[in-house]
Amino acid sequence: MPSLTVPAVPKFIPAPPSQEPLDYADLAIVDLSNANTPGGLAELALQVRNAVSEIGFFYAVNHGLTQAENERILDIADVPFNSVKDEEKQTYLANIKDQGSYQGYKLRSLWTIDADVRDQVEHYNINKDVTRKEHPKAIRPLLPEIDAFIRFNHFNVMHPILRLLALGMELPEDTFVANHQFSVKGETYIRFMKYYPRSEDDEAKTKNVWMKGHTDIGSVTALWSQPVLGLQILSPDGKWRWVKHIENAIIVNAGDAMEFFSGGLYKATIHRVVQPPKDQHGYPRLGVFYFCHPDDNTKLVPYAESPVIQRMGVRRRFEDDNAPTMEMWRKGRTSAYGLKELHKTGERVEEHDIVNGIAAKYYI
Ligand SMILES: O=C(O)CCC(=O)C(=O)O
Ligand SMILES: [Fe+2]
Repeated sequence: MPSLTVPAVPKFIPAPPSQEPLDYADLAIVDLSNANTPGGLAELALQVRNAVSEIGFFYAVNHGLTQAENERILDIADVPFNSVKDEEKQTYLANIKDQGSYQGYKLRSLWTIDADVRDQVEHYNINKDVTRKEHPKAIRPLLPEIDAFIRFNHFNVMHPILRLLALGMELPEDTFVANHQFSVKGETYIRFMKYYPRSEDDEAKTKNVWMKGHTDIGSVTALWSQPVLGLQILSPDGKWRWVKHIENAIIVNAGDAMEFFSGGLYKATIHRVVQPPKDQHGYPRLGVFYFCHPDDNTKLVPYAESPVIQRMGVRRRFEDDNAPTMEMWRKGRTSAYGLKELHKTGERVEEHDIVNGIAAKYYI
């Protein structure tokens, strides 16, 4: 019998939504409840293919998590920050540089954003297998709820989206489900993330950039929409556009692994985080994310048998023989992000770190 009472945690009070007129990205809204019928599935697959091949981002709604469950997860998301002392945090640090893994804490000021300015972002990451690592005391009683939420993201959000992405390539619908198995070792994780307001001086020196333009490393990312704006995507016309908040929606985007699998059909779109608009200055920005990665041993090669890829022509980033596994790609990119020196290679582009001959790019 599941327990009827849940552990008490401090209530997180979200900021009021912004009223400022901003240049918003026009993103498709995908109704996941339509995935339950065969006709609905085929129609959604086309909608998702168009969204991910053109813009790389869309909203998913009607996923099945209630507003009340969503609010509870936000309360839980703040626990690693509001209920764990700095000293205890030190014993649960992620081994980012040496192991290329985010499991555990990433504390503030680890990354260099620009010149002498360090980041003000703190995150706590829990692998899909919540037993992979120990957790701070305050988090332990919450693990059954966190585990249930991870499974919800995996089976009710990611698997349907991975089926839609496979159908969009005219591949058997379980093609990507097969290499994103819950029980296989991989770096899929939930992230609780808190951005703290910064000084005027840091804002000026970084031109208000809180997190540099980047692509995500894995296959698909779910960003649970929250009211404090800041996320922007680089549109095909070269402009940064804001992503609007929609209550209890999920902002979904494809990452590098999906771009590789699809031979360039699906876009790992560049996105960044900037200072929120004026009416939200001073609020912390607390977010919940599910970063879905293919199983560690998956080779990042295109599914060239896809009739869609055959019609379109495949764009390879690596020769198939030289393609990295997900584990290699993740370690190469994670251990370098914000830690290695960047070299300017274009008007807005900086590069570093090479994984099997490919440079990772960051955008300003
Ligand atoms: O905070 C956000 O909205 C996006 C964060 C992000 O892009 C990332 O952690 O990869
Ligand atoms: Fe990202």
